[in-house]
Amino acid sequence: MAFNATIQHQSGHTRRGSDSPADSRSQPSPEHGPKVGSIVAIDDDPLTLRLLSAHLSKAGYDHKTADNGTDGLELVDDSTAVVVLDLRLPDLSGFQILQYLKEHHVNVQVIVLTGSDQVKDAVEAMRAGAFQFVTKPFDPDQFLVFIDKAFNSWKVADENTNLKSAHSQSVPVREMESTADVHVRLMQQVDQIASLDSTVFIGGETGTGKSTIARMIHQRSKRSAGPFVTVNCASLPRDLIQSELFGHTKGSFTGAVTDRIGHAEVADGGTLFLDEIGDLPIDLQPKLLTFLQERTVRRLGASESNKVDVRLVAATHHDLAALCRQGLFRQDLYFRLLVLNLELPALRHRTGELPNIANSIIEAVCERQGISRKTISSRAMEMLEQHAWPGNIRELENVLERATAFAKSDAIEPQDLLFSNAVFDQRTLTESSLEPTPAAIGFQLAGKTLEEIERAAIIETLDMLGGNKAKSARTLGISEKSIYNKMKRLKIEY
Ligand SMILES: Nc1ncnc2c1ncn2[C@@H]1O[C@H](COP(=O)(O)OP(=O)(O)OP(=O)(O)O)[C@@H](O)[C@H]1O
Repeated sequence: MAFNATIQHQSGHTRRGSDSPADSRSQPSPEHGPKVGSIVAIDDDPLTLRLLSAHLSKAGYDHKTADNGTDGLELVDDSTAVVVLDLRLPDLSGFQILQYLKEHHVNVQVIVLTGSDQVKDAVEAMRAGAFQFVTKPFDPDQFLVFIDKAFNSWKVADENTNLKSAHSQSVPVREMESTADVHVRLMQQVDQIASLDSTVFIGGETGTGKSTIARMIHQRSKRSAGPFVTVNCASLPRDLIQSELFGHTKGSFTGAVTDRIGHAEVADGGTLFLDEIGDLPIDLQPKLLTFLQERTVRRLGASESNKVDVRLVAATHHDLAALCRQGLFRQDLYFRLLVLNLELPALRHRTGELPNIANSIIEAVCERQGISRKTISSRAMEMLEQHAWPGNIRELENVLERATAFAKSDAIEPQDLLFSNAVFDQRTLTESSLEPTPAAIGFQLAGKTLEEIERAAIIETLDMLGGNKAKSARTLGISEKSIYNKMKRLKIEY
């Protein structure tokens, strides 16, 4: 891979790639005023770069250019809104760059500008997440329209990300109101754990509130002003976990095109929450153990370690002791994690508490949706109490959110409750802990109107297929147009 290629700037001068990107920025023209967010154009054709540069400057866009992929990627940072990308470059392929951008700069919009008019390239680029595919020679006016649209798209995505991160830092967890012994005891334990600074392990079935409790512990601890960083060990690609957790240096592996700080360092001064720790691959477990023992981080490819001040909270729905017995989890790590242990009860075991929890959820949902407070009829509450809740509080929230939205009167009635056959991990349930009840066997057909059954079938299919309408329509044996019509008619918002 050519790392010493040159960067060309809008002025037409050619320089080595190590110059500060800031001094390569064009001045926005007063005619259009400055725009927040910048553009990086990557193309090995000097004429195209000059043309692009001239049009972007005229339209007031802050931009930088590079004549190869490696240097181009170095120019991309948090302020980059749009990347204009050639597919054929001397060092990396445009598709490699596109994939890298989609993984590491998710909000950046990529406009592919290429000499290739191959349909398969266009299809592949759009599939890989390109915003637009444009062939050369390009029409400047139309091109600027695409840039404008891509910019708007980035702005929306960026605002959402900022909102999410601000939210995750500052908005306190809205606690359920419950005076039941089990809840009061749990909150006392949370307070006690929060006052200490040791590693915490939270166990419990899926949806019992492990992530929520982890956040509460952080918010009630002396670290509350610091970051709360979540890493989901089950959803990270296996070969990226180490670099995501501990960071890497440029060139330490294929695709490591820049230095990157890991989540453990981001959490410095705060709490690192390792969710689904039971899914951490066994070969990475010694690295976590070393981190827990030494509280230092060595980025992949680095020769030195950095000290970090982090409190670790870990959680999993797996039985960690059983994983140890099966040789899937290291016992030494297990004991390091279980300094303070909190086991969250399944909803079906929170006897007598369900009405309180349900009412608290309904209140929160109505408040969030800005609608007047709904109640729940005693028959509907009875149905809730009969259900086995394999998906626990999360499943209860889903059922009540849907019921609140579709209840025809001020009170939620049995017909408003739709128990989907929640997708949950069977491993978390033992035979004896889940007694089948009539309501637990999914949606009851008898006694329902055809319209209710149709509605349930559509919602459950959408649930099952992650909301994909085309796939759901095919599964239901109807056209895509019909599913939209039916969703409209049956007031299904998905
Ligand atoms: N004590 C609580 N106060 C308020 N809401 C709660 C509480 N416990 C759980 N919830 C709600 O229940 C839902 C599930 O909680 P959470 O995501 O924390 O569960 P989890 O055990 O981490 O799930 P998973 O194992 O699937 O990651 C969330 O939407 C959360 O709002």
